Amino acid sequence: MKLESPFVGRPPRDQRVTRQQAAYVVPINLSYTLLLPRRRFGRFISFFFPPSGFLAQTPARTQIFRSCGWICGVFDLMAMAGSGVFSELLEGEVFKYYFDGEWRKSSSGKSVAIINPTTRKPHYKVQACTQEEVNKVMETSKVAQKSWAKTPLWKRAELLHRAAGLLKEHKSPIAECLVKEIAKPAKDAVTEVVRSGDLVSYCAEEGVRILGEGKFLVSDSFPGNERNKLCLASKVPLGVVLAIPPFNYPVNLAVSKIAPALIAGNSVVLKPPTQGAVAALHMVHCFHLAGFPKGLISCVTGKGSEIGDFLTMHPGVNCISFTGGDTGIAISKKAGMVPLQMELGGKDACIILEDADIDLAAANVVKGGFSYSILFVIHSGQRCTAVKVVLVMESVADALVEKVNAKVAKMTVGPPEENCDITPVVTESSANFIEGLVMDAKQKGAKFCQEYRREGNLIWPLLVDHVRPDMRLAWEEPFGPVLPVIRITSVEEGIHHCNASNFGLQGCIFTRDINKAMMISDAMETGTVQINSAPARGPDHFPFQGLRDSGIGSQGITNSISMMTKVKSTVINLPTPSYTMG
Ligand SMILES: NC(=O)C1=CN([C@@H]2O[C@H](COP(=O)(O)OP(=O)(O)OC[C@H]3O[C@@H](n4cnc5c(N)ncnc54)[C@H](OP(=O)(O)O)[C@@H]3O)[C@@H](O)[C@H]2O)C=CC1
Ligand SMILES: O=C(O)[C@H](O)COP(=O)(O)O
Repeated sequence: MKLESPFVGRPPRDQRVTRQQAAYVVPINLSYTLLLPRRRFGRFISFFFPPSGFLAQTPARTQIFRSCGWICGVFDLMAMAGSGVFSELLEGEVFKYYFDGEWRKSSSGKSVAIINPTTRKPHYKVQACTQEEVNKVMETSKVAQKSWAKTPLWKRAELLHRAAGLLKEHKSPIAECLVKEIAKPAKDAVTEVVRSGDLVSYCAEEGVRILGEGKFLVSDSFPGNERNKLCLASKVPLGVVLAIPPFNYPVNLAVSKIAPALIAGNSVVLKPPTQGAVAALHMVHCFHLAGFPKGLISCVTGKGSEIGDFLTMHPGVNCISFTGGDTGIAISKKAGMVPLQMELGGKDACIILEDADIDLAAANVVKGGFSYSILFVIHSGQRCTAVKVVLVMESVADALVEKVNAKVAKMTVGPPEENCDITPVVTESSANFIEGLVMDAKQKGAKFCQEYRREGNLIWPLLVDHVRPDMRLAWEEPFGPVLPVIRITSVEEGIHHCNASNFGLQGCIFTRDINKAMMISDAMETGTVQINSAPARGPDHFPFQGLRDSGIGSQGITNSISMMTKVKSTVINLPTPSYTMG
């Protein structure tokens, strides 16, 4: 099967630039190229013009996208990563960390390199913060939180709305970081930032609504009591929230913790993932520009393996909101007596019944497994909610596999700057891990629907059919563009496989029978079940949670706000019972 790669050969005829299109596209690109001195704007140019610069080899839609990005980018020129409004983040080659309302250099004198997954070369550097710096951050956060808790709710919301606006205004430089740090396709990187702005705004509105209400209880509803006790229950902040997001959504999964924490009156210490740290620092700067009080938000950088334990076990922390892999399980064993919100890995099963709409199922298997869709962020299967195992009834398995293969054949594979469907996975060790799963399946006799192909961190999409439970791929999450298919002979077999997994994040069912779907959904032990669609966290206000090794607690805007508060009761004791209208 021929896979379409922008690295080699010409694109298929229908994707080449026609003379007519070129008449518009080429002059637009050229005119902007000539207008701007290439040395000064080199970094900007490289965002829209990736390494190869192969105009004639690029699909027409990509060239048009580039030209649009190019035109928009011209108006956003002063704000590329580490420049314009973001220039104070950078000193020399190293991005600073954020503490007490200022951008600072670490006294360690050390930095951590961020490797571009596409080039596999260092692209950015961030400070390696010290334990003393973490101690100072915690002290300052505690003080800042006290006065923030006394700030009216509407004012907290106003600042969050301002930060949301700034995030959207500066989406290009933040997206640029995502492209370079985690190889997120350029347009999906922009989507992540815009989605994050929307999340922050929604959170401000939801917070005003749900935190503006409490409960009023009377004592005579409980046996043996008269109505002489009136209870006022309200939600109060927890204190300092430690937020640790993963690499795959360094901005969105950071704000999904920061915004609920802030609206609820908490302060925040953010420890961004190393791959994605620079995008997160830029996002934090938008909160800085919005005018949040000094010390309320801090961002400490460094390797999780070096400062992670010190942060999570710090006595100054009152709540930990973590998203990531098994690290979360280790954290939950070490953390003190503080509320934990843990969103961990998934092995989301997709159960396809005989009566399913096979076209719909195939489209969702591709969209869910490889995240190939205009509605979903495309990220080479690097989503906790990706479809990670297909459990299809034997009688429809051939038809499904054929349709999925036809769609896989049309996927583009290459650099994120080109908006390819499949881009490099985040690190070489991730690629090696994925390869290990693939080789194990091969040795044990699984059928590869495509040839296994890898160049550096770039792995071509691979559907692995006839996977059996003795293969690692049946149980482990590749977090990459490799999707196993297990053929089942009964629905019970599918449910059993799903429930036997260590993970219990999401799952999905394809059937035309809603009654059957409901029964299967009830039987599946996962945090969410999607009926006739691939798993997804969004929309961001939906509850999102995992069972077993997939997590503790529930996310989603409303649940996160509640989780980052504690109920406080004030009881008014009357000398004699008093009954309303009595
Ligand atoms: N359920 C969900 O919502 C989601 C789950 N995931 C899961 O996350 C995994 C991939 O993300 P990935 O970023 O690699 O996950 P990791 O668990 O490796 O890292 C997550 C975060 O934890 C930090 N960290 C590492 N070690 C420690 C430590 N000892 N103490 C505290 N923090 C630490 C990392 O920092 P550093 O980068 O510096 O190491 C990073 O910020 C997959 O398993 C995926 O399923 C991903 C997204 C969403
Ligand atoms: O990190 C992840 O994988 C997300 O939490 C899933 O988000 P999505 O379903 O919106 O991509």
